[in-house]
Amino acid sequence: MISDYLKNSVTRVPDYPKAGIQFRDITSLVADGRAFAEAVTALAEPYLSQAVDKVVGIEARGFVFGAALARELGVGLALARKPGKLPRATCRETYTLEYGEDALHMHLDALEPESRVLLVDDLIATGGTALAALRLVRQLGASPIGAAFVIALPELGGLAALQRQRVATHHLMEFAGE
Ligand SMILES: O=P(O)(O)OC[C@H]1O[C@H](OP(=O)(O)OP(=O)(O)O)[C@H](O)[C@@H]1O
Ligand SMILES: Nc1ncnc2[nH]cnc12
Repeated sequence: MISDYLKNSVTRVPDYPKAGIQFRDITSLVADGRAFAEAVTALAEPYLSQAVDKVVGIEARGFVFGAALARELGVGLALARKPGKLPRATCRETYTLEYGEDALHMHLDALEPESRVLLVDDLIATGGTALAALRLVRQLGASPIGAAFVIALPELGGLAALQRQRVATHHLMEFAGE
């Protein structure tokens, strides 16, 4: 159970980036040392007793939590990046967002085959991003053992979609569309 302090550290921004979207802004959370520390500790908690070989952080907000979580678990971080950012050969997956379309890439040697991988992002909404990252992990022959998010928007279906893919999920707080 997380504190009200942590939940209240997320800022709601109505109609960003377009009308009708309630944007959940984590910049206020990470700027607050107490809130950030609680979030990273709570994200790591279920994985302290599991074997994890690598954390995969999803650009860009997922890098912030992915890096802290990898450090907390004592493992390395692999980057799932937006197009045009990785300098060597990559695999690629496209996806649809709540407010647009994009693609993710990973270096072909980013993950060891059969390694146990934990996906991390700040937020799951439709799940398009996390599912694309999951497909990348599977393309590279690694085993996704879980997916962790600071925020879930369950009404948008992403958590359920990941669970249908038999990926165990963990999140710290939920928001409805209010
Ligand atoms: O579950 P979904 O509907 O896919 O939405 C969630 C994704 O949307 C946001 O990323 P965004 O693409 O806005 O990029 P950013 O992290 O670079 O700001 C967020 O950080 C997640 O990655
Ligand atoms: N409502 C939302 N707030 C912040 N990031 C998001 N990514 C997708 N939907 C989002």
